[in-house]
Amino acid sequence: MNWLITGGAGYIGSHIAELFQQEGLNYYCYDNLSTGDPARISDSERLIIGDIHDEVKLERIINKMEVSGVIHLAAKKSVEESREKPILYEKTNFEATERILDICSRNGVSQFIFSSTAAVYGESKSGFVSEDAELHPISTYGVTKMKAESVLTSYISRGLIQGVSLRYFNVIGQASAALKDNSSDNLVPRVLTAARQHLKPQIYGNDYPTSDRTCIRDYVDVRDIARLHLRLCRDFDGPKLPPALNVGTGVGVSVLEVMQSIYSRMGLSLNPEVLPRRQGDPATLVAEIGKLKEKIGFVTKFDFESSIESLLH
Ligand SMILES: O=c1ccn([C@@H]2O[C@H](COP(=O)(O)OP(=O)(O)O[C@H]3O[C@H](CO)[C@H](O)[C@H](O)[C@H]3O)[C@@H](O)[C@H]2O)c(=O)[nH]1
Repeated sequence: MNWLITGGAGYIGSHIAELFQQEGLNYYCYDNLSTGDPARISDSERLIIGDIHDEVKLERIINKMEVSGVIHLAAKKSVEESREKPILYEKTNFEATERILDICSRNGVSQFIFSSTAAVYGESKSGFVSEDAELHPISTYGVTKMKAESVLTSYISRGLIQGVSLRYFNVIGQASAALKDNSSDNLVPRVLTAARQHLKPQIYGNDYPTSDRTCIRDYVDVRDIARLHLRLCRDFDGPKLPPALNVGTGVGVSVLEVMQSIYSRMGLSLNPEVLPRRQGDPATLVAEIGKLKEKIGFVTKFDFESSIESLLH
């Protein structure tokens, strides 16, 4: 069975590709290298440079490589940028996914794993969300992912494909420095950069209704994300899969705690700058992980501190 990983040269995609390489699964990475890095792919013959908007090329590759499963990761992922560039997010995250599903269903792809996000939930009462919670995304990013999920669910319910939407919470950690997250979109890489450059890390709002007044998130290790994909792809059991699954640890960590962990491990004193709230940020977003355990038998191996530790080698 051949898997195509869109966004395979990205931070998450390359961790999946590297684990597939080690475990002997057949895969190809399809990436336009806009943010992906070819150096992350150890077997360069497995990298195909192409854009998810290029339907003709994508269809040709799916047929040529006899792809029967797609892991669709290629996307735009910044809450902040999605507010400034809503059309780009709509086209990349929603419209392209819709077209890829059409191509897949017409060309013998039977299995589809979609990278969705906890941002589909938006603000919830307790901050702990299960897959059955209503979806009220409060960012354009979350809206575009929710719409893409719903197209996949409709393909699944019409029997056109088997698949699942994986709602990642906040992905951190690394298997090696070669696979590190190069983006400057998210909290952990931003705090690491600030610490290394002896700058003040920035807190977006310290007036949230949480224990230390900063936002709480569920930080899940990218190595666990890769293990989950390996499990799903080795033993793909479409009928057993729910339409969506939370991929988190079930443990909440605040923005301030993230900063304290990084600064204390680096032997630096923390003196953050407090900025106003960023639009589109729920106060607390932590995964209920019962379904992941019950349906897939999957438990995460890496806790928050070991993920942070992996970033400092
Ligand atoms: O310099 C920074 C950067 C972020 N934050 C805060 O840190 C928290 C986490 O922000 P991130 O941008 O790292 O992550 P998000 O929770 O906004 O979103 C991330 O997690 C989502 C799931 O929850 C998706 O996976 C998404 O792709 C990914 O960007 C937020 O409260 C944000 O306001 C800061 O205080 N300072």
